[in-house]
Amino acid sequence: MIRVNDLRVRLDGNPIVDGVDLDVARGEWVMVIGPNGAGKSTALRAIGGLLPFTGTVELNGRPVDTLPRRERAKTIAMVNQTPTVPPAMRVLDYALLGRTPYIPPLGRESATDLAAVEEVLESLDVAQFAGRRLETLSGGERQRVFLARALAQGAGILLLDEPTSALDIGHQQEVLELIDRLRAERGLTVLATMHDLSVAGEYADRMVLLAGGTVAAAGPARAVLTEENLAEHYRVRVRIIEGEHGPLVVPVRG
Ligand SMILES: Nc1ncnc2c1ncn2[C@@H]1O[C@H](COP(=O)(O)OP(=O)(O)OP(=O)(O)O)[C@@H](O)[C@H]1O
Repeated sequence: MIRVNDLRVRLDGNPIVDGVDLDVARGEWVMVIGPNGAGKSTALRAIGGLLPFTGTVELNGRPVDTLPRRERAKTIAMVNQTPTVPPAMRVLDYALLGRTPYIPPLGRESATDLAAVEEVLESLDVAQFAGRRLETLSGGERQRVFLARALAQGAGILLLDEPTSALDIGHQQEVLELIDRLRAERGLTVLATMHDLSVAGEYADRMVLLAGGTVAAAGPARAVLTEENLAEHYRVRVRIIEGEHGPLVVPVRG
């Protein structure tokens, strides 16, 4: 579903993503990890067609930069770290923006669009905020609404940049389980960045460790989350404990 070859992005003349190869199969969940500034968000934005790049990015066999806007929105949904929100917008209207590619020009949303949005708001535990202005929500409530808009889009590919960074542990698990269920039920393909390495490892089919704009390690969580890799690229001492669904990363003091 996602095929990335020799992806390179320069920002202000600096090479930020510097030759990344990456494949994600239909229904697969790949987690991109790496230290601050490694180029994770930049790579994700390029893959979503939001930044100029060199190399190739194919979504479902078609180059992302040749997909017309509407079609791209039906193929791929993205949640950035800090989405821009139109001022004074209410939660329901914001989530309905996800249905834009299905609404004819000058048309209105249909009952199907409304039902799709209501279902997603419900599943993310934010239906009770439908009439509230987005800026009155807490950080975690807002983050779930951002995700609702992306899920309402009904795209087969989901790009998520730290989707649970503001969530309490209960909502974090709820959201990740929901995405995992959609992946199993609808064959959703997921590419996400995440700083919580243990959680990332639990949900990932495969992981990609980015460092300095290049792939430093890739493969199953056990191969990527090693004491050596984390010492080299995060400059941290950790102990790896075998968990039920993957390795658990425990930082060690001094
Ligand atoms: N417009 C820009 N001009 C120059 N450098 C930029 C620009 N935007 C981002 N960068 C730099 O590119 C690098 C990669 O940024 P990016 O946001 O992709 O990192 P990241 O891996 O997502 O980091 P984090 O974990 O902190 O979110 C950073 O060093 C950042 O300062």
